[in-house]
Amino acid sequence: MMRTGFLIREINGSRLPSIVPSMVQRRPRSVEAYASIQNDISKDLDTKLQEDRPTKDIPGPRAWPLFGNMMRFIPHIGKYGNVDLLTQLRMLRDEYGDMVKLDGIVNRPPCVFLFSPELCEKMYRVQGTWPMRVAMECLHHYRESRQHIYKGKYGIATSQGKLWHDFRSKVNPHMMQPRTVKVHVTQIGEVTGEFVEKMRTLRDPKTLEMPPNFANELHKWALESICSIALNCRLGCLKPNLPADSEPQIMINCVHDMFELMYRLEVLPSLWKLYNTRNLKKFFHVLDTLNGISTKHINRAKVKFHETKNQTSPQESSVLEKLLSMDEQTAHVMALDMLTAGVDTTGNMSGALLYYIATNPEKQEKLREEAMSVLPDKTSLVTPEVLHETKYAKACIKESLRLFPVSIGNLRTMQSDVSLGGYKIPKGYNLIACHPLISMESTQFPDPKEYIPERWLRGNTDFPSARDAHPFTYMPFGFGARTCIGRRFAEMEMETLLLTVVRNFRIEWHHEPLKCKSRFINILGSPMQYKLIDL
Ligand code: HEM
Repeated sequence: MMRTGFLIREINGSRLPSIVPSMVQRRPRSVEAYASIQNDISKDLDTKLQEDRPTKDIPGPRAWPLFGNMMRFIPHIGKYGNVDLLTQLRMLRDEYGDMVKLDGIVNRPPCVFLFSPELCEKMYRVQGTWPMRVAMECLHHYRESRQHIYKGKYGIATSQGKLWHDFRSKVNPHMMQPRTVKVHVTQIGEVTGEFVEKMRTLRDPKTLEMPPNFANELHKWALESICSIALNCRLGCLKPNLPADSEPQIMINCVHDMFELMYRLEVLPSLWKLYNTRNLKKFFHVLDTLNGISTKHINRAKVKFHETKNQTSPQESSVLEKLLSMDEQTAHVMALDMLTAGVDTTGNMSGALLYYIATNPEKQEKLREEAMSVLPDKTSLVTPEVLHETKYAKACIKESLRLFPVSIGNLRTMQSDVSLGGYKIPKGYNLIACHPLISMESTQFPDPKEYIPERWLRGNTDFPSARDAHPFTYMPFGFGARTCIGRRFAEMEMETLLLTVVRNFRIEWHHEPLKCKSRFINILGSPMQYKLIDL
């Protein structure tokens, strides 16, 4: 049982579910292991399908002839037109219940939103041998039309089936194992030390507040960090007064634009599959620019690798170097993906994390006590040994990702007809496990709006424990074989930043509560003007 608990935590950062099906109570170490578990699971589903009701019976807004459900989402006209994605989901759940079907949106396959942890758990059980997530078709379209870059290897974010499996199997050992992350801690400690020095200088001398565009500085830190992990090179993002037309700033802008355009192409109704729309053209331009700059740095790193091949120990190599020894094209595409996926995610989530620390002074003091115990001086660097000790910091990150998650849900595309919630869900349907909403249910997390890191601590008796929530409630990095591959790097970066900041400053917030802008991913919707008081 202990070992199984470890398995589930390993995959999700969650705890062992007592109701986890017996098939899942094995310890899958590889993509293949997940595949065999999924095979077992699907066998007993076939019999159920015959008894299930058709999808037309699933509650949800009924599609009108001709217009489908499009009108309901058009701004100023439709009921859901003027609210953000998260609010749309809340409205659908309140109106229709735990399982809501939405079809009749041009360009999108029908989808079913799941608002209970039990249904989410079932979704992961029927996700198939190699889970499919068809959620970024415009990005895949771009990749297929840029054969000179991708050469038939499109990366794990948008590939499906065997292509995804072959790629993921190669990169998993170099990105998911704790020991591969450990070797990058000192590097990130250094980048973060520099960033915190920079934070000191960015303050308004009178108010001691950060400038309104501080979120951009967080993105620079995130890009600098992921680049040092991926390529073992520094981009210079932290230099003072980085010009607006500098390469790092252009990369950051391109990543923002990419997510914004994916929102317009994938989430809002769009005709890009029918013709080359203005947004699709912009999208291609943005990605060409981003890939152009990234490729330049990747190629430089490759040259360095070939020149110094035998001088770096395999443990100390960058992710690119480790993958280059195996397969050059996989290495190139994974590096491109890291420089894209590791900026807005970690940057925005770190901004929210510092906000929760700033607005919860008691928790901050507790965290500082922990930081002081492992970092004797303000300039002490975070090391793997430090991160071994810092349980409260980890709890702070978990709680922050509960309140401010990166995505509105985890999507799985069904690869065969499946039985779920008493309905027969046909092949090709998208199911979306809406964990962010479920994580805000008081039945799962009492006082759900409160920032209570103690929920995540073992042995805590003073606060409601996360152990009492259903284990499929909270999945900020997804679940199973298709879980976030950058998770360990992201957590390590965020923890390093958190500890270094509270070791140096008392951090305060004197503004309106933080707003969340729910687009393709959730992003910070307020100027991040923390007040930083030197300790
Ligand atoms: C706080 C930061 C981050 C959060 C909360 C986050 C969250 C997620 C989530 C929810 C998924 C979908 C998982 C699923 O469908 O089960 C995902 C996938 C992915 N993430 Fe992250 N992510 C973060 C940072 C990163 C970073 C730093 C990288 C790059 C190193 C990265 C690369 C990816 C990739 C490539 C996938 C697709 C994996 C696949 O389909 O096999 N992420 N992430």
